[in-house]
Amino acid sequence: MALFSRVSGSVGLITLQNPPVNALSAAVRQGIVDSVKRALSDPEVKSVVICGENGVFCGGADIKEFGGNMSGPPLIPMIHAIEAANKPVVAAIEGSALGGGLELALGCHYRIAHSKARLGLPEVSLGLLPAAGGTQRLPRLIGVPAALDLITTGRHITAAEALQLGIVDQVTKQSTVNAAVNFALNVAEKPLDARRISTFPCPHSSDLDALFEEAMQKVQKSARGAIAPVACVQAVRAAATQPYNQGMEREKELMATLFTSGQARALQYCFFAQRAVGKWRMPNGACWDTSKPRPVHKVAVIGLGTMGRGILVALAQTGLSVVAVETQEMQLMEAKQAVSGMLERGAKRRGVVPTLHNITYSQNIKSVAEVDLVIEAVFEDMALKEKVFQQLSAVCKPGTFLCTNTSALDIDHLASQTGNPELVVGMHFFAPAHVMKLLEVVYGPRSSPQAVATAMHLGKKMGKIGVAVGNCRGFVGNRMLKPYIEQAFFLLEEGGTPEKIDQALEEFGFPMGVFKMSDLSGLDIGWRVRKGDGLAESSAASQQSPRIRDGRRYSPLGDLLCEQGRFGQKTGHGWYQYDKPGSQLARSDPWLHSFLEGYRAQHGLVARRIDQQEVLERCLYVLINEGFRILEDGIASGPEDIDIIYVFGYGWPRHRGGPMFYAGMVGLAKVLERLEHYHQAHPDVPYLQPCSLLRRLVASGSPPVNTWKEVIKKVRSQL
Ligand SMILES: CCCCCCC[C@H](O)CC(=O)SCCNC(=O)CCNC(=O)[C@H](O)C(C)(C)COP(=O)([O-])OP(=O)([O-])OC[C@H]1O[C@@H](n2cnc3c(N)ncnc32)[C@H](O)[C@@H]1OP(=O)([O-])[O-]
Ligand SMILES: NC(=O)c1ccc[n+]([C@@H]2O[C@H](COP(=O)([O-])OP(=O)(O)OC[C@H]3O[C@@H](n4cnc5c(N)ncnc54)[C@H](O)[C@@H]3O)[C@@H](O)[C@H]2O)c1
Repeated sequence: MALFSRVSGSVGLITLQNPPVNALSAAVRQGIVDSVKRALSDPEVKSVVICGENGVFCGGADIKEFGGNMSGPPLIPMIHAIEAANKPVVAAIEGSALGGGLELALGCHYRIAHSKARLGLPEVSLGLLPAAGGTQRLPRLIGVPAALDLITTGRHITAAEALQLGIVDQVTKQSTVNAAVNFALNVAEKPLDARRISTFPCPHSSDLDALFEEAMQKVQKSARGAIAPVACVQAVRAAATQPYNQGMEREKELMATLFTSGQARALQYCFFAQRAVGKWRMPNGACWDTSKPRPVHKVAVIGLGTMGRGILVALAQTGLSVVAVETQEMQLMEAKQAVSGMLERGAKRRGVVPTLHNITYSQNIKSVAEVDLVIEAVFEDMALKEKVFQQLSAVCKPGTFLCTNTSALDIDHLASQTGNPELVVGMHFFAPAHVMKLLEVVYGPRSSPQAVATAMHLGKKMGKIGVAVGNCRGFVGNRMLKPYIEQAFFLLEEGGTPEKIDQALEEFGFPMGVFKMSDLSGLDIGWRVRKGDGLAESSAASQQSPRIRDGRRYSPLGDLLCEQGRFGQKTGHGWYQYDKPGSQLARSDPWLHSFLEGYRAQHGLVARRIDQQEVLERCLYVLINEGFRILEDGIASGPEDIDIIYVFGYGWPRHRGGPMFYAGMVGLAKVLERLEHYHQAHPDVPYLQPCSLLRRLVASGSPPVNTWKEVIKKVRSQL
């Protein structure tokens, strides 16, 4: 709702009330319509201020209403009535003015913002466009290039940037409502004709075609198949080339297409899923709102390789005091230099002072004695990690949380090396750790809820999206990746090429296909794991057929490349060739193609044509199938956890909502049918065998993804 009151004698104050972000629900819109009417008809009221309760102006349209019946007064006429008012209306912006919230403010005649406020039109990240006049008013106010930037990226800007762009008229560090009321008193009698943004001509340069051509190319390149950014450009083009009313028609038309699209559903699902994962729950019932984190002031990072350095940077940037331990002198020197460089560049970008003084470097593990939490990031070697955990348990003060960044190893086994297994959890960051948003917080059977809460809280402080998951080989993300990569290898054996398989996955929306990704992370990593598992023995040494391990189909292709010293980008050759070691531009490699031909001939395999659909179905459905197994095993508590892990850690296109959401969009029955089909064709690939949870969900009518948690709970209890 919205509350009307009269303040300072002649100012009508309209306060939006819909906690926590004053979203424009039907009740709020009705409240605004009624309050505006009242203010305009009250002769005592000379000017109006619109503000939001609890220090937040407005978070935009109520996204929860999008899926259902949208009753109540529509936004566009409501904002139009405010702009057309014959009394000045001032928006008092505190907290956030986002989406419809900023569009409401753009309908006002003046905007005053608090210095800490954030403004933006983030609709594009929900698969929409600013459809309450935002695409038509913003370019008229700040020009086409700046409006295109804000509308197509959806980025939030500070009050200072909004002032510089001309979106707000004044920024205050004091009470925004007081400042707006004083402002409203001063402008009460001023003419309003020059304040109605919809009447402004749209300022633009002469070469509009070139400008929009460039903008379109830019969004198409970065959008990877997302339709909303393209529609945003089209809507702004209408603002620049057509009168306001026609532009509004175009905005409406484009919004109608987006509003009911699968992409908008997927992106809005991601919005809520991102918030849902913060409300974690362990199988024993412990959860986010009953488990309080312990304060962490001082942290240690052990091992300053690729991951340790990124984690160190992310920790130092939060202002925490960090002890960094590395045994190799050379590595320590290099790490110091690299970390200082990263912190300096980061600080320059953000216009702040680098936090170099927060870090103490050491070669001695005893220097971590006083820290509250340790993050271990030494080599992925269980024997080494065991030793490190034993040392940590001996040197750290009582109660220190011991966390490991292992990609796949058993958290419970590491916990058993310490005197207090309840203090041990996984904090699995993704490379580069100071950039990637995802953090898997892995609890073992003995991890305490407080350890989970503390790791989740620290992750949040570091700007990460933490997802709490159970302990199993590879946890959630890497466990699902294994069958995905395995299918890609099988497809190569059957006639595919790295180029064709990657192309199919990139057209689906991944930033890079499976082979480019493997070249980037290093083929030797998987090789080392397969060797550790006794899989990657050279065929001569093996007693088994080179393409079978333990009765299951196995592809030694990755091992054979590694035996040739082809580790990917770092060696200049992998599934592709690169100009030199470390180069990033992947080029097709004739050697690889003749190697594949030779391999197929050696094993009596006849290459066949594999189409894009088969690549997608086999690679993605097998990954999804493993996701269902993870749900069945209780390793992830719901599909949202898996989807957020894939969107923020593995480049799954957000406009497809994550693998589990995508399965729902495709139709669970279809996923099941295709898995059955491929499993029949490849009975020696157990990953293709549909898991029982998927079968049960199909049998129970393929319920929508947001109801799976309940269904899974029942199914799990029956399994
Ligand atoms: C054809 C039809 C025409 C329609 C016209 C459309 C016009 C318009 O252009 C469309 C829009 O405005 S689209 C909208 C454009 N606006 C946006 O995209 C802004 C989206 N919101 C945000 O970016 C952030 O929430 C803020 C930065 C506002 C606050 O961040 P923070 O302080 O970290 O808080 P937090 O943890 O993030 O959220 C707290 C709680 O509020 C909830 N909730 C939040 N916004 C909501 C909303 N709009 N709605 C509902 N709920 C919303 C959130 O789920 C959470 O709920 P929980 O049950 O407690 O978990
Ligand atoms: N690289 C990735 O993409 C990635 C992603 C997520 C998780 N991980 C995991 O993170 C961990 C580290 O991986 P990385 O890629 O950073 O390895 P890395 O080889 O780059 O670095 C490991 C560092 O640990 C140091 N070290 C070894 N023993 C030590 C000890 N006893 N005390 C202090 N330092 C010691 C080494 O000298 C080296 O500098 C592994 O468990 C790995 O599985 C890696």
